[in-house]
Amino acid sequence: MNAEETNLKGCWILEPDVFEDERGYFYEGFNVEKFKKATGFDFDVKQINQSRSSKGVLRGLHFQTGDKAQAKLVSCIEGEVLDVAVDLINDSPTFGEYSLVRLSAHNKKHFYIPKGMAHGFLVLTEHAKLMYQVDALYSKEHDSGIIYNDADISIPWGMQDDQIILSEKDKNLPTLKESKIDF
Ligand SMILES: Cc1cn([C@H]2C[C@H](O)[C@@H](COP(=O)(O)OP(=O)(O)O[C@H]3O[C@@H](C)C(=O)[C@@H](O)[C@H]3O)O2)c(=O)[nH]c1=O
Repeated sequence: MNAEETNLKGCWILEPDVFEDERGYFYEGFNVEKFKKATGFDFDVKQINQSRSSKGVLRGLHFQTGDKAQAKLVSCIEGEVLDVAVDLINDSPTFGEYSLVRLSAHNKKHFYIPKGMAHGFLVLTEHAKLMYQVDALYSKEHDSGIIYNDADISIPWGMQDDQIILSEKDKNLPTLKESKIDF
């Protein structure tokens, strides 16, 4: 497995070894020992999520607060997405900065986003299916977020706002300045 820390400390891009033969391919989506060896820390999976979305759908920027904060290991198993992490860790030197990676069923990259960062993605292909593992259970009460186009963060999504499809919840998220984040 190849592992590279991004511009945000604790946020990693992982590339599993892919074994191809005449039947197709095989790879390990997560291996607790290899993950620890590569990153130096544990990831204790508690829940595995899947979502499928159409082109232009943007989900995010989301995080859970307090003792329900989640680290996430994200991969794309159909199509391609632009996946983004935003550093919201209070005393971090990169607070408010983002890390971007294209995840696709083809490149099989995985994006590890630690607790304290927001996560979002934009679907670039007709459809995309995301699978992500998290280390804390879902809690509606702790579900929180910031708006995807916050001018202070300025993520280069590469798609016009009028082509982006958001949930009602995501349309009404606050900016980073407006939000009082409680990790
Ligand atoms: C996230 C989540 C949602 N749900 C339910 C709540 C709701 O009825 C429905 C859809 O929820 P949402 O609109 O919040 O789904 P979505 O916008 O896909 O939310 C996800 O976005 C990405 C970017 C993330 O990083 C995830 O952690 C999660 O926040 O699914 C669960 O039951 N368990 C979960 O873990």
